[in-house]
Amino acid sequence: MKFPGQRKSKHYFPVGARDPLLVQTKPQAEQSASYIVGIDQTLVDIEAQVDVEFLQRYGLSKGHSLLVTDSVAEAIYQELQSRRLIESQFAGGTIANTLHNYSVLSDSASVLLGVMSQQIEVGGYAYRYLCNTSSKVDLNYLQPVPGPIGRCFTFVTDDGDRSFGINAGLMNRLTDDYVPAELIQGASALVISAYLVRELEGDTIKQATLKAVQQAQAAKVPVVLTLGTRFIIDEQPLWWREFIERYVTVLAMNEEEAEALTGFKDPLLAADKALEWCDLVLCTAGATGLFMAGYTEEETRRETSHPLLPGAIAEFNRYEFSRPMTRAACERPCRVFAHIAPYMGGPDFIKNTNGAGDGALSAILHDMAANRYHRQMVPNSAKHQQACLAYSSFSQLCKYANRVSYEVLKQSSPRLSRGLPEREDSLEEAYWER
Ligand SMILES: Nc1ncnc2c1ncn2[C@@H]1O[C@H](COP(=O)(O)OP(=O)(O)O)[C@@H](O)[C@H]1O
Ligand SMILES: Nc1nc2c(ncn2[C@@H]2O[C@H](COP(=O)(O)O)[C@@H](O)[C@H]2O)c(=O)[nH]1
Repeated sequence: MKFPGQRKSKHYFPVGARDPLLVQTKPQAEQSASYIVGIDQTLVDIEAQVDVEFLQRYGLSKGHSLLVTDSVAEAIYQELQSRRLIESQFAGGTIANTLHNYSVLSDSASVLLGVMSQQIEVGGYAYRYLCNTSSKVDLNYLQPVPGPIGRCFTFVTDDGDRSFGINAGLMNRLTDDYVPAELIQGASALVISAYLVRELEGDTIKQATLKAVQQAQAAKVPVVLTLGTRFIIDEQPLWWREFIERYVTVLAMNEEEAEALTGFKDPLLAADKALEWCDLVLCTAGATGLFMAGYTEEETRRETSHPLLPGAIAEFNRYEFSRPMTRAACERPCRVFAHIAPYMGGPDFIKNTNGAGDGALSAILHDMAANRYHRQMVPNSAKHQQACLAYSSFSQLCKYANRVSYEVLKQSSPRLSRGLPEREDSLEEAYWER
């Protein structure tokens, strides 16, 4: 497990197996100490640069993810091929991207639950999927299916925005007998997306996901939900609120999805509202950066030394140096908010924003898993006198998530090909300091 983000002093964090103190206390192998599990629709992103007229012609919606039928998918594919518009075909899926990035960043294991074509051809979609996934993502639990995985037409328009057309194949056929209870129960977190409820007739992934969520809840494993696209939330916002209230610990969304869920356009107010239903919120807001909101213990909350920020909640970042806790773990829960503007104002050139939000979530997951790892390695550390959800403060979580989004934008791929640099050349080290 790598240290989450960067700090000047890596206090307490066990980074080397040779540390003599750690060797004495190390209770179990790293692999079993911390891994995360995610459920996803296995699909390949077929990326192409198109104009808005193209999206309209195929009934797609700019910035969103919609399903397309087999016949529309074929027509799209033919047009893309004949006009030589396909730029890449690469493993995708919002949760699988998040797991991949988590594993790249943390150098630790994650486990993907989903389906995989039982017959694989070299160069085919399933083959590409397997080739483009980090070797630290355990694919041994995938359920074999007698047909294709999904295709995600990823349309990038001139402004760099991405829109998706999903052709499902058999990606929604995961059944609950491929959701092993003991795997979920031992995880640092279970990660799911709202996309998993978007089923067609005969699909089973929603049921399988519900089973996993219930198992996680029973074992007190945090359930992390990312909202995916606003249309799914728009269809039944009340259902989602109830679902989140019942099962979800950490909620990740962008500002549009946040508005669909809460009715608030302002990301800060939306995050505040969402805290009625869950414990920790990540709300990304494109060029405005990202917000986090959550709970901490009033008695031990820590004041920021950064300037206090104006916003819909005055001086909202006052306690951003506190670490997040579940509301239930606090005797006197206090709400905490934090915000960060894009790292260095964003890359000079953004080819496309595909996966920037997933990148931010993978950083939060890394920090959460690192907390559990550290608790298992150094159980009597002062860090664990309180049951915190993450290793770092809200402020540090924002920095790390933001830095990873920047890296996704810079690498122009939702899946990182490498982690963050050990040393930042271009930016003052102050970015990582408290
Ligand atoms: N145009 C942009 N300029 C600078 N940073 C950006 C831009 N778009 C996204 N980002 C960075 O990526 C993060 C996630 O972006 P966002 O577009 O909100 O996610 P999503 O892909 O879920 O819609 C932002 O919090 C920000 O750090
Ligand atoms: N599992 C699903 N993943 C989907 C779907 N539609 C799009 N996507 C994936 O999202 C990422 C980009 O995420 P973002 O951070 O830019 O929102 C991309 O790689 C797609 O594969 C879907 O219906 N199901």
